[in-house]
Amino acid sequence: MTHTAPITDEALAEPGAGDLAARALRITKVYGSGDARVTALDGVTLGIPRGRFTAIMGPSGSGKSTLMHCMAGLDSIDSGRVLIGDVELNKLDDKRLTRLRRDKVGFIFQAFNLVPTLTALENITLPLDIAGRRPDREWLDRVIDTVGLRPRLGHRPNQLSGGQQQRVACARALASRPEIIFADEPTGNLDSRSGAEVLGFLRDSVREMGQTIVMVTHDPAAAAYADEVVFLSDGRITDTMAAPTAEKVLERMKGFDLPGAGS
Ligand SMILES: Nc1ncnc2c1ncn2[C@@H]1O[C@H](COP(=O)(O)OP(=O)(O)OP(=O)(O)O)[C@@H](O)[C@H]1O
Repeated sequence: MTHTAPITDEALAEPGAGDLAARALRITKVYGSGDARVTALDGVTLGIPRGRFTAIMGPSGSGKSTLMHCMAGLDSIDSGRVLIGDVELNKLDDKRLTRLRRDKVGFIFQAFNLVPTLTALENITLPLDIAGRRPDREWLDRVIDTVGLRPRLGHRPNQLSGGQQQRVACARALASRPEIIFADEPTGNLDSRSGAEVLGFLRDSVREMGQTIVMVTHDPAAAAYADEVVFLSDGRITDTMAAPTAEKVLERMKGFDLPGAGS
């Protein structure tokens, strides 16, 4: 069975439930206790199809970042199961989890998180260097050309524009050919032109390189770059949309809090 759209039903629990890069099965996540108790995720079931660009949208506080962090193994869950490929994260000890994140998962955050003393190229290859892996030169060349960074490889982050820095962060995430890339508001710190460049590049890496990307965003225009959008509200998935446009996403968001409010 092959899925090209996010699946949100119980069929996900079945072994071989489609070609999924990651899945969450009835996951819950609670923060705090007593009066401060917040159910950030309330039984979320979601499968991320391989080779697709999936956006996660919802109002501020709906659980988008928590879902992404839990699916990426950056945060623990209180119940349910999370799998990257066929590997169940709950069953891994810290060392194995760290290795899995390093080898199979790429991250792009709103803050670019580049090392200021390293050049663009050194930043791109840093995770591979740390892992003691040799970069695949051909792949690396392709990534560098796709993000258009070749003339800037010797520059340090403070010599690059915000958009260029985020393209370095995208190239860094892609360099190891991870099974899945999680991007949390990747264009949140960029002007609309640089944001469009980065989103176009992320989309190209899915279409042309077969990368799998999950992106959290507030922005309907950003979500329109994705193949599918998953809508979250109060820690639950409320809807999905294929072939999104900014207008359709905005229409669906009406009735939620204002997108962008609170962060
Ligand atoms: N470390 C934490 N401690 C306590 N509560 C938290 C923590 N992290 C998140 N929460 C709460 O969990 C809920 C979901 O937060 P989350 O950051 O996942 O939402 P979000 O949809 O990503 O929001 P935003 O769009 O504003 O970034 C919110 O009510 C938030 O206040």
